[in-house]
Amino acid sequence: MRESNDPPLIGVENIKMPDWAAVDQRVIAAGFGQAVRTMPAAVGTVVRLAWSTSPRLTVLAAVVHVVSGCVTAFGLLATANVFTALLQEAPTPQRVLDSLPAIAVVVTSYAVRALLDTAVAAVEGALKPKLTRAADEAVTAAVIRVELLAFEDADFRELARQGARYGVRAIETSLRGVADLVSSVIALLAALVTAALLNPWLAPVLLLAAAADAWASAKVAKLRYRHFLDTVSRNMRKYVVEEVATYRTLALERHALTLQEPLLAEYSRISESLMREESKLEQQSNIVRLIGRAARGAGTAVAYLVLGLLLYNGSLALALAGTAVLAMGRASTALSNTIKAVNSLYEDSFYIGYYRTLLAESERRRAPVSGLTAPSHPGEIRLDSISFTYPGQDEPALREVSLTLRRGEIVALVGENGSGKTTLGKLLTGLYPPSEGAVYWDDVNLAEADHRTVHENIAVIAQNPAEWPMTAGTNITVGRLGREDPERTAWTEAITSSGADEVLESLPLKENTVLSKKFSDGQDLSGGQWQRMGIARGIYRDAAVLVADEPTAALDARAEARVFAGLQHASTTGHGSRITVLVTHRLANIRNADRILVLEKGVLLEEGTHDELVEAGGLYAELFEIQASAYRKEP
Ligand SMILES: Nc1ncnc2c1ncn2[C@@H]1O[C@H](COP(=O)(O)OP(=O)(O)OP(=O)(O)O)[C@@H](O)[C@H]1O
Repeated sequence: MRESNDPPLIGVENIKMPDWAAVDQRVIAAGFGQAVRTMPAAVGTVVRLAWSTSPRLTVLAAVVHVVSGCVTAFGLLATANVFTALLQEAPTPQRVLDSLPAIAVVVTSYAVRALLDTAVAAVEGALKPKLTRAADEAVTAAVIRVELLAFEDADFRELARQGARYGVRAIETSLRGVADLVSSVIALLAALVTAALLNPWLAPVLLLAAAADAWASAKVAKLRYRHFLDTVSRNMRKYVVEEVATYRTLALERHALTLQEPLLAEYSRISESLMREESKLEQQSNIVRLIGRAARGAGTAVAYLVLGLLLYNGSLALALAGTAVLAMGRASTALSNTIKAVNSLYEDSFYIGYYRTLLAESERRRAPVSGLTAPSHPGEIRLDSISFTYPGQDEPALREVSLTLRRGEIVALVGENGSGKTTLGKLLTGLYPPSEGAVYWDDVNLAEADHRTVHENIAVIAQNPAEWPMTAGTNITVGRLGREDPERTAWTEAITSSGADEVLESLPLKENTVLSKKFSDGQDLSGGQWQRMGIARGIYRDAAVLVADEPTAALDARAEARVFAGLQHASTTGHGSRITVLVTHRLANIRNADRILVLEKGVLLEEGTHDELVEAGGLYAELFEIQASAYRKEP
């Protein structure tokens, strides 16, 4: 049984604040003045984006908002006339009759306002999806086109995550933010102008009363926000516990390790600490609210005092006092709405900033288009003293490797874990550029060729093949879109030599079965079955350069033998003879390879046929002997 002072199961007690939350912290730290100063840039970005998607709707949105605000102001001024008519010195029926035209104007202004509100909603409803789609598409297009190496850079990945997800959402919400800002500022101006028209002294007094109220609501909002950030790491841990307690992928070990109760206890512990924070926040908010109310009370008292003085000394007619009170209420609401809109736009502006940086950074990392085409069927691949260091790493994964691969050859890459085999495969296929040295396909330096023309001619059977959430058939054919196979000869060849035929046969809808548990009728495969699908995909692609990275690690012995025979056959059929590179730890499978390259710590250590390398008595001979001796009879 776990004790209460045992270390937590999920991470350490004080998890580091996630980087994305740093933005929110800056929002909190900023004063209102700073937020106001960033407004033009934030509003400018949203308006420009909206304009680029639909200039017509953008203009329409601006017009309906401004007109709607003006109609409100007009209605408020008309109210003054109603009071004037009602409070004049005349018999009551006469006063009522006299007030009717002004009442009609007020009612009409309300009706027009209602219509304009509907127009605002309609225009916004039409503009928002367009804006979201444009923003979404721009960012997806930008990220999907960057070169592969960018995804090795943690900073870029973080930028892509924040910019794509939060950036697009911020653009969406800031459209509302701009709209709210426009209407609340117009409403505020309307109330102030009305008050100033009644008496110049009323405007500043009215601002004073409204400001106290707005201060209190802004303060409570900030308090809530700070609380949210303070609890963010705990909330994250709660989500993680929720995930590990319910996710299918962990279900087996969860049960086998009898982790249900400890996980539940962890969940309760985190929930309780969150609950305590929640109560503390409520108490703090109540105090701030109380102070806010007192300030508002004081502000309102001053406002009424000034109003009373103005009435007392005859500077303001009694008939206009009602309108003044109404304007006071309106100004208060408008000011607190303005503050809310400014704060929300300020927060959005950070994420929109990320979005813009992501677009610029993706453009910078886009594979250059030089117009130079790589040979579609290279006779040889030459690596000229290449070194490669992963972004952010100190030690190179490959050091000054030079070698030549020739068409028709099957070359095996051998070496211990981490020796650089997979990395070498990525470089000779042009997926990653070398940090030093050059890779040539015939006489074309891949650094100068259009990446697309290189990648069109490679097939990579990955160590952990992608599990495409598509049908079983498409999982194989997706590697060869747009290239016909009318007789299905390539298909038959690919599924038989990989063993995928048996997988397809076992599925309820054969090749039409959807392979993803995300869909209700979807099916999942075993590790070995997925691997067979990956091999079939690689062979079906029928490319001039094939790299198979531990293709049979999860296969049974019979399937493995079949795959190696298949790969050998595929190296001289289909597209014609190709360059085949095999990465494997099972040395018995590569005895027949034309050449074996042995890597150690990123250096090409040995090179030759199986017999030559065994004869040489180096690392390969040692590794082979370890594996072979396991099958020999003990003397
Ligand atoms: N994405 C990466 N980012 C940083 N370093 C990496 C990355 N991938 C591999 N490395 C490092 O580069 C070196 C070579 O890795 P590589 O995957 O090429 O080895 P390998 O020979 O294929 O290993 P294995 O037999 O385990 O598959 C290792 O030191 C590894 O830690």
